[in-house]
Amino acid sequence: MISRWTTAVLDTDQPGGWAVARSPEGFLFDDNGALFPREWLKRQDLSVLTEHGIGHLDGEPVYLLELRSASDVPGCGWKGLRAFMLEGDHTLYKVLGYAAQIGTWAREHRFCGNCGQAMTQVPGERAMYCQPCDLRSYPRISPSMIVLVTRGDEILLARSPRFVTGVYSTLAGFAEPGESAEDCLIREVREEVRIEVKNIQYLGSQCWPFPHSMMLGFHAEYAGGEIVCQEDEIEDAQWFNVHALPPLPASRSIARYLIDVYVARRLGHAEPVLPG
Ligand SMILES: NC(=O)C1=CN([C@@H]2O[C@H](COP(=O)(O)OP(=O)(O)OC[C@H]3O[C@@H](n4cnc5c(N)ncnc54)[C@H](O)[C@@H]3O)[C@@H](O)[C@H]2O)C=CC1
Ligand SMILES: [Mg+2]
Ligand SMILES: [Zn+2]
Repeated sequence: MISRWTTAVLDTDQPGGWAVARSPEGFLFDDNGALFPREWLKRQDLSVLTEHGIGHLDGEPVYLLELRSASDVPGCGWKGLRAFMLEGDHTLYKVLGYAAQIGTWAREHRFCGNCGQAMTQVPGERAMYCQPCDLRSYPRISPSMIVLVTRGDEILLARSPRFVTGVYSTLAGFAEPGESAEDCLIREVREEVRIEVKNIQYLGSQCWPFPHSMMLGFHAEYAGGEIVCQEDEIEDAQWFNVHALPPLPASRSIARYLIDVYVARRLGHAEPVLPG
């Protein structure tokens, strides 16, 4: 299948194309979605921090206007990335997810972390540049492990205090310097629920632009220990039978995919496909 959306570094001096506008309150949207004719958008009263050429949608160039703050645009509103993820249009979510990561990075790399001088966009490359230091900063991606731990017909799910009421999910955590993916997974499961795992198997990955995680998804089997929840991080964790599962994470998430794959295998059903 040909992808409708491809990323690219486009020259912002070129006119035309589509644009999305992103403020701390989310993306600008109207009844037609979140893509606007770029020249029209630039005529609105927006407080633009930076502009980036981010890719092509159905062959048309797409730009991002990263704004200092949200402002009133007649007939439009502002909506967070999560809401776009939960709605139907997966391609639009991919465009906005990428835009959000570029916007966050550009906003947080306006000044050199080494000398404090203003950085500039490198033409033709997704990089910010400090001339005095000859330092380039690239978009930040944070590798995170996510794992479904199982014990026969039972799966280990946990609740963070940040989750929607009642929802249980797989365990996850960020890689630390010096760790392999497997080291991280073993440490996270140990820290969060004090369980030991074996037979770690990689299943797939997913970009998680909240704000810049790269989720690496695994299955692991229970090897020992009793559940002890990590204070503050884990509100509750339990073994759930595959026939009696609690409310689960959004169907587009890799957490849900890991659960659905295991349940499908256990019950002899067709396996789901991981959304990109
Ligand atoms: N797509 C999915 O299905 C799911 C995605 N996630 C994502 O996985 C990521 C990790 O999950 P958590 O349980 O929150 O992580 P975690 O278990 O490592 O704990 C979060 C803590 O890690 C530290 N931290 C924050 N950002 C970091 C970074 N970039 N690098 C290293 N440490 C950092 C902070 O102290 C924070 O309180 C998050 O982005 C979360 O949104 C989590 C569950 C499901
Ligand atoms: Mg965690
Ligand atoms: Zn510098």
